[in-house]
Amino acid sequence: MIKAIDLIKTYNTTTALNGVNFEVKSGEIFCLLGQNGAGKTTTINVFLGFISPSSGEALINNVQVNTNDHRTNEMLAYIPEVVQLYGNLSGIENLDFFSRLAGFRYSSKELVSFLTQAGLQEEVHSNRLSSYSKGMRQKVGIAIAIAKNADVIFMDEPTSGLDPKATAEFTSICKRLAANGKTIFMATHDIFNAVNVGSRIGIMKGGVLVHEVSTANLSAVQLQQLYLESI
Ligand SMILES: Nc1ncnc2c1ncn2[C@@H]1O[C@H](COP(=O)(O)OP(=O)(O)OP(=O)(O)O)[C@@H](O)[C@H]1O
Repeated sequence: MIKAIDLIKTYNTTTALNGVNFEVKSGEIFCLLGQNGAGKTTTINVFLGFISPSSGEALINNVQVNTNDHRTNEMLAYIPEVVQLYGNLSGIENLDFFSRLAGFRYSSKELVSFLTQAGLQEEVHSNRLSSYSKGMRQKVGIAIAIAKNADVIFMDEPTSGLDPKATAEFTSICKRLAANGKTIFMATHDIFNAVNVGSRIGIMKGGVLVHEVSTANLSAVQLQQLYLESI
């Protein structure tokens, strides 16, 4: 579970976050929409502990995120737009490496299982990362999150640049993770995918969450209209 309480972040004359409040429960996928500069990445960066808010609180499983205390880092995983992995290592070697960094040692069988759960076909597990498509890299990122046993997964523009099939696969993997109790928080510009994958949508403008809607009975056209009216 994650919670933002009156988050404010200012940089000199710029107010990146201007009193952001939300709560995302276990099993939910929250998609955050908003124009460039709306404050989506800043919100994620506060939860990742990369930056401190000027005021307010970010909570993960009721523990306050603090840039000097890494307790909340153990509860989360982060999947950026381009997952940074070692190109000269294979998918399974990357997973093993990043799992060890997080303090976990897994057998080959377990590593294969995590990659398979993330949707990566077994025949490519031993191929070098440099030969992987963007969608395959995302899957290794998800496998790392699964191996880390993260309760909460933050994603920034995860489907940007993915083809429709890779996006559909990514969506079904996210839904499976949420069904297993993970909390997913995703910043995206993809309205169609947000409706498809999200259980709730937030629309941000000028550092404020101006709308929050459930995706139950919401079409992409309705969301697009709401988005255009909001920004
Ligand atoms: N380190 C920084 N110093 C100064 N201003 C910053 C800094 N980081 C972000 N900002 C400003 O804060 C505001 C919010 O930026 P943020 O990156 O969170 O937006 P975003 O919604 O993620 O945009 P995008 O969709 O382009 O990624 C912008 O006006 C941005 O210029």
